[in-house]
Amino acid sequence: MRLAHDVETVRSAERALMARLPEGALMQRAAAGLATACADLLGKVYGSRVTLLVGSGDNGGDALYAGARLARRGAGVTALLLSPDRAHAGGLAALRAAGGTVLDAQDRNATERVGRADLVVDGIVGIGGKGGLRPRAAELADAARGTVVAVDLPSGVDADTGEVRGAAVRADATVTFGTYKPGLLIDPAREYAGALRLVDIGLELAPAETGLEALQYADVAALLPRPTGESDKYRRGVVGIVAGSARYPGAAVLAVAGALHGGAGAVRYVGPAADAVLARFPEALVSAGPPAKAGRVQSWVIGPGLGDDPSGLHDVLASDVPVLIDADGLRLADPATVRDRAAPTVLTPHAGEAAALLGVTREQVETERLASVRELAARYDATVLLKGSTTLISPPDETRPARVNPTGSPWLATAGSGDVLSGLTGSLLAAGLAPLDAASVGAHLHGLAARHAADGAPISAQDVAGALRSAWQDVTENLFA
Ligand SMILES: NC(=O)C1=CN([C@@H]2O[C@H](COP(=O)(O)OP(=O)(O)OC[C@H]3O[C@@H](n4cnc5c(N)ncnc54)[C@H](O)[C@@H]3O)[C@@H](O)[C@H]2O)[C@@H](O)CC1
Ligand SMILES: Nc1ncnc2c1ncn2[C@@H]1O[C@H](COP(=O)(O)OP(=O)(O)O)[C@@H](O)[C@H]1O
Ligand SMILES: [K+]
Repeated sequence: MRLAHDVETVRSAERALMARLPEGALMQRAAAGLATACADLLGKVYGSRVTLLVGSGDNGGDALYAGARLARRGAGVTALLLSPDRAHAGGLAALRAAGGTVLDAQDRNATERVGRADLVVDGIVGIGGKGGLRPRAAELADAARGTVVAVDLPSGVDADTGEVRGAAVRADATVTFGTYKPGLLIDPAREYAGALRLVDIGLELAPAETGLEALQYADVAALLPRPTGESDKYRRGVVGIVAGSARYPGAAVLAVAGALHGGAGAVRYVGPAADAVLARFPEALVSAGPPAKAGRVQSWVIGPGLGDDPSGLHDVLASDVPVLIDADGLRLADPATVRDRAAPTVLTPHAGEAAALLGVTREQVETERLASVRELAARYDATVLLKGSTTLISPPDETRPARVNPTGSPWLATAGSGDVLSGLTGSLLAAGLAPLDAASVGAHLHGLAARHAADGAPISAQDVAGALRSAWQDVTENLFA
């Protein structure tokens, strides 16, 4: 599991550790890790040109000490001080002693120093940053032509939420200390961070303090359902799909396609697109409805392509099994009814749907993804999966960490791919995964399947469904690699 912690938690872990270590030891660990990462990015340190953008806090101190290490290995290092009076004194002395140059960021040669650098180190602000870059910092950051490496996080982004309210540094890589910060994993900030490298500085963080987590291959592999000798199709779980309409029969086909690859033993389809479903998937069990008469299932998926027909919703929400609500179902479901359910509910909106449910604009949801998914989970007392460039999943209990899925691909932005995800996730629910696990494993496999299918070229939602098997194999094989 990749874990991220918010600023307050990082600060208190740092305080505890600093109390046990000699003064400055922590910053030296950070600077050593940063210098190594810079050297890797440069390839050859000797003779390279490095420019440091240095703010008023310890983030600038990290950059200065790392710069001193690079200068000792033969790099030509220039520090540009954005607040010359407040720059880290020890770091400045170290850089000067190593032969580095120090300039005021207002110096007329400053922009040119940035433009000519092979490597630009962003030490403007770290976890102490508030709001976007000030104009001079933005100007200098914009002048970079070489590789940009951010110290701890790209300056200008919000460490806890991933929000980007003003100008921010666009890094090729971010070297972060002690733990990931949520903002490094959540869009829009994630896009600014580039490749991530974590430097261990010895911080001790209890699992209960985690703010955000991302499943890795091994976590997904451990959660995937596996049939045993005792299994039969019913014990493996049956997923019921209520989807499609005369107008949108394809959504039913795609949701069933996802469900058939999610580990349940059987897929029941209820709705008006039975012919289309059977033509494509003879293995589906179809019935004309209503859901209450369709036979026993271990989970329901309702919503893809449903149109305005709310008739199946009552039966499904009244059931005592987990229910996943997607697409049109989200509009039709009454929040109080969802909240009152005894069995779990999972909602899977994209940003537009989430905005409609919250009564805000789509832009607001996209800017404040974490707050939006948390708010929906609280309002519906449900697990909520917010789709998009980084998919976020919040459990109903806000004291438990949210999850973020790192596997997605922009090729997934194609009509119908969400229907595949809802079927897949419903199938994982039927197979017995807890709602948070089903949603995050579903998003993980779905994103991976898109990558397998796309391989650099456009894909359709059917291609995503078709690649779910190879994504599943990939996850389980890598476990033993
Ligand atoms: N505390 C520790 O033990 C360690 C901290 N480390 C580094 O220290 C950083 C945190 O240092 P600080 O707490 O000094 O905070 P920062 O270096 O993040 O910056 C705080 C300073 O920046 C100013 N500031 C805030 N927003 C700004 C903006 N938008 N534009 C310009 N200036 C702005 C503030 O007035 C304050 O003076 C971490 O991100 C990490 O890089 C590392 O050295 C590891 C150890
Ligand atoms: N830019 C992107 N990067 C990665 N994944 C994306 C991006 N845009 C959309 N997706 C994913 O594509 C899927 C689209 O689902 P959805 O919006 O419900 O489409 P539809 O309703 O057509 O099925 C979701 O899984 C979402 O997370
Ligand atoms: K920074």
